[in-house]
Amino acid sequence: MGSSYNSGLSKETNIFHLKVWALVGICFCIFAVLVLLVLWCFVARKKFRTRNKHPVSWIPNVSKEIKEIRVDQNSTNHFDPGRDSLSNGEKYHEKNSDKLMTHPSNGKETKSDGRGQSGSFTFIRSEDVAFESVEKKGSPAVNPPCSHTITLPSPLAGLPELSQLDWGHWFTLRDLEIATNKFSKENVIGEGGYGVVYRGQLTNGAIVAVKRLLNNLGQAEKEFRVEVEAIGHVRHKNLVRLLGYCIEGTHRLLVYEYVKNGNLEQWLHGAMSQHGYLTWEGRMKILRGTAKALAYLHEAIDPKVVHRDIKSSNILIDDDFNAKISDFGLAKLLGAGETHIITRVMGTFGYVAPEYASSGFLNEKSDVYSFGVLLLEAITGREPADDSRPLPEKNLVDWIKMMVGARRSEEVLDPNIYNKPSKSAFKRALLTALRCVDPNVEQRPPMSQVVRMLESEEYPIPREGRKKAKESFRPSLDAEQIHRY
Ligand SMILES: Nc1ncnc2c1ncn2[C@@H]1O[C@H](COP(=O)(O)OP(=O)(O)OP(=O)(O)O)[C@@H](O)[C@H]1O
Repeated sequence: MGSSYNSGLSKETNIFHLKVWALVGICFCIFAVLVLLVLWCFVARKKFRTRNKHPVSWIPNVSKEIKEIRVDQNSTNHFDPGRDSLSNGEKYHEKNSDKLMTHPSNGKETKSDGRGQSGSFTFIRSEDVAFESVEKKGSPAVNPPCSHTITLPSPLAGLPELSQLDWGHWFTLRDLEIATNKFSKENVIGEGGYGVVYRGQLTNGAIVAVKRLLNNLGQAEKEFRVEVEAIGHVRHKNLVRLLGYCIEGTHRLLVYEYVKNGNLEQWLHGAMSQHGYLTWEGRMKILRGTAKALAYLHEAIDPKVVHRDIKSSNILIDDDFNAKISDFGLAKLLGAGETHIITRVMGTFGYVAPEYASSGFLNEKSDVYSFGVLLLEAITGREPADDSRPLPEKNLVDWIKMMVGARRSEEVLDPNIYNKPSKSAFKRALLTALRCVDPNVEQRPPMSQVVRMLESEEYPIPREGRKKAKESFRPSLDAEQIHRY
């Protein structure tokens, strides 16, 4: 029996003249390989799912529909709001020889003559960037901003490919715990209404800012989605770049490029003013950058993005004193043909447009108003709403209008600006701000026009040429007042 079984196994078959036992062995091996393959696929799929374990509806639906609107660049006297948008991986660097900040001295501050050393001021000039400095005895010297274009690797280079979204990176909570040393206190950069921002370092060495939204707040979830929708896909040199996010359980985290020179609020009123004061040129550079980013959001993409919370603490500043608008948690998207929406009033006291505050009427002109307040804040160094001041000065916009009406415009300039701007540069900025805070929504200029006004040497139009001037720079009533001074 045993021998007939053995002889059966040793019989030759028609398949390549293989013996039966050899054929059975091969079949078994193929079967085993197939089973292993199926098992491997199963495990790999499961692993991928745990990374993406949330129902699709949880994943913010990045507006793939956000399209860039190309504007004709041939026309003269024209600002193309899409001009400074960046393609993936592109790094912005601007040649600049402005004086951007003044360092405070040890109480003794003398005026710089702008030609190297003067009193306790020193001009630090680097190839591209120079800034006015006053030596502060006993305090560490402030380094001039980097003057060369350094080609840095993309902050996402070298991270696992599996976790790449089509525009950024999907981080695990573990990735971000490692990056921030378990969200240690030492890494806290600051705290906003909906979360804490940490400095972190990714495994590829890139420094990032990680915003951890507070748990269990409907608004935090909303803010998370909106932020991803609004800026996940867009790139502009004056918008903070969102690198990716993390969704795990109730955790919601956003990962941004790290912008290391503080924010405009800190430079104007807070911690950064120990390092020095922004010069007029520094302020105008920051405001022009902010205006360009807003023009891009309002006029170069569809649907347009209304930020809704333009204020100095949301304007981050990089090494070269470029503005980067941040904090899109309250943003609204407006589709083509949508002239406005009526929505719940959010934003920050002092910056909110009157029609929006009173009736929830919102469109991009609300951002224009907030930008006007921001510009006034930069010109005067005053906060938009300051309860510590006497009644007529508490509200910045009202105070400015009152001062302009009384022909006392020159008195509104921030006394911390040592090198006074030229009269025309000052007028240009003040007039632009007044047009932006016009109580009549229709009278406020679009942001691309604001950019032109801030950049144009011919604005405001001199008295003689005003009658002949074309329509494009028609000042509102408030603005007319300042022509008189
Ligand atoms: N990408 C970033 N790089 C560096 N610092 C950042 C970055 N994003 C935010 N910060 C800083 O983190 C702090 C908190 O920012 P966040 O936007 O959460 O709140 P806020 O704007 O100060 O307040 P709120 O939004 O509640 O009005 C601020 O000091 C801000 O300058």
